[in-house]
Amino acid sequence: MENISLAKHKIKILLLEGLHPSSVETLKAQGYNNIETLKTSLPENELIEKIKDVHFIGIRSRTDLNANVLKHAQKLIAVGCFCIGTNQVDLVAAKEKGIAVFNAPFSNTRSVAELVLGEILLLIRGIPEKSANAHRGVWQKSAIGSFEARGKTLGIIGYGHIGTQLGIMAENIGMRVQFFDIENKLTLGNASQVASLDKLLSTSDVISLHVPETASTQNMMGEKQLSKMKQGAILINASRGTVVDLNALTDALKSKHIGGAAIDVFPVEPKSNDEEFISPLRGLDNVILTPHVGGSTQEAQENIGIEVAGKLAKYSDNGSTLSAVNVPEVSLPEHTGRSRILHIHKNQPGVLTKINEAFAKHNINIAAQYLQTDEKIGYVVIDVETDDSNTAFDELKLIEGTVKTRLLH
Ligand SMILES: NC(=O)C1=CN([C@@H]2O[C@H](COP(=O)(O)OP(=O)(O)OC[C@H]3O[C@@H](n4cnc5c(N)ncnc54)[C@H](O)[C@@H]3O)[C@@H](O)[C@H]2O)C=CC1
Ligand SMILES: O=C(O)C(=O)COP(=O)(O)O
Repeated sequence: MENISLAKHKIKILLLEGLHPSSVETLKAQGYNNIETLKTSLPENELIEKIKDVHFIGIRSRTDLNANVLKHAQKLIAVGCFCIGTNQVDLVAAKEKGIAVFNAPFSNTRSVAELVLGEILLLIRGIPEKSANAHRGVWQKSAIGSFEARGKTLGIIGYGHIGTQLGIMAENIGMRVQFFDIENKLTLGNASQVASLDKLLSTSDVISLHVPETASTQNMMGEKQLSKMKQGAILINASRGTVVDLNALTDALKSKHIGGAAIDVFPVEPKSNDEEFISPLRGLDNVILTPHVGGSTQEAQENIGIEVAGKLAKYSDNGSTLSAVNVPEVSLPEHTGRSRILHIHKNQPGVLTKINEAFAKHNINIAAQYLQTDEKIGYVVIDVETDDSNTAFDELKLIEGTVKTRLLH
């Protein structure tokens, strides 16, 4: 555990996976200059070495921040996922160490929806196959198996930020939109929610997956589910690689039960652009294979850089955990003229009493106090006069159940 009060230039920030320069610019504008950037993710052993003395880390979807790596992250204050998915981080292990995790829940959603819309239009015409043939010198001019998207039914699995945008765009080109979601959702446009996955599968011409990686979405499209899709239907997955059984999909494509597919995410993805991409889908003509680029547009990456770097800087500067995904959310005002102590503790009886006793013992006046808890941890933020702050900080560090404390001036 580290209990810290640090000058900004001592705060070490490591940014991996080629984040957009807007991330560094945003941090520098807030006074953070001790920043190392790398173009790729790191293998576990190198990540462990690097993370030991880092206070903030920025990653995308390829960096595996598992419990073993986090065990070595003795100084880590927060993780910024410069993407939507946070499945690459062990959120529970991070929480238990008092490490806040932030992401960018919206910034690349439009980019994913646009890519999927384009793929629908191409696949429904059999264009990837015709293009592959043309590259081989084969002139496949034919309307057989080629359709308009207008009037066809799009089935969206996971009607969240991406699924809803895709639905609206698809309606604009005349598609009928239906969706399956485990939650009851507000339907946009003329979309309709169907009660079961099976119903969606058996009544859609195109199926597109937009669910997060969770236990319930693991292999949710396996042999059985694929067999329930309409003959010749199209499958698109730009969510997570663990959601579709690719061997089963390969069989379904080879038997022509599935007419085409677009796959952007894979169970195992190369860690860098220098590694070979291995997949059973390679060589199948009516399959669009993309290297996890659903959210990789200039617009999305620039906005994500600003958004997540801003959240890290804010958490560092004033303790605000607004929109953190694994610790209680506290939105905090400035603490101008005073010092602020941040105290993350195990949610066990007696911690707050002990904090109040410690302050009373030294006659320390609490100018403002904010508290949020969840079932595992509590996050208390206390503003005090700067003259009292070191004493208060020293006392809080000693309280049983303390996970992490920081002092901000
Ligand atoms: N290919 C890429 O580059 C990108 C991929 N993604 C992936 O897309 C996923 C979805 O993104 P958003 O739409 O922003 O997420 P979101 O959280 O807004 O929506 C996800 C929806 O899936 C639903 N859901 C969860 N489990 C389900 C299940 N078992 N069956 C049916 N519905 C279920 C949720 O209720 C929610 O409505 C992300 O979690 C991420 O993994 C996101 C951005 C870029
Ligand atoms: O936002 C997400 O969840 C994505 O999948 C995009 O990941 P990336 O930033 O391209 O590694």
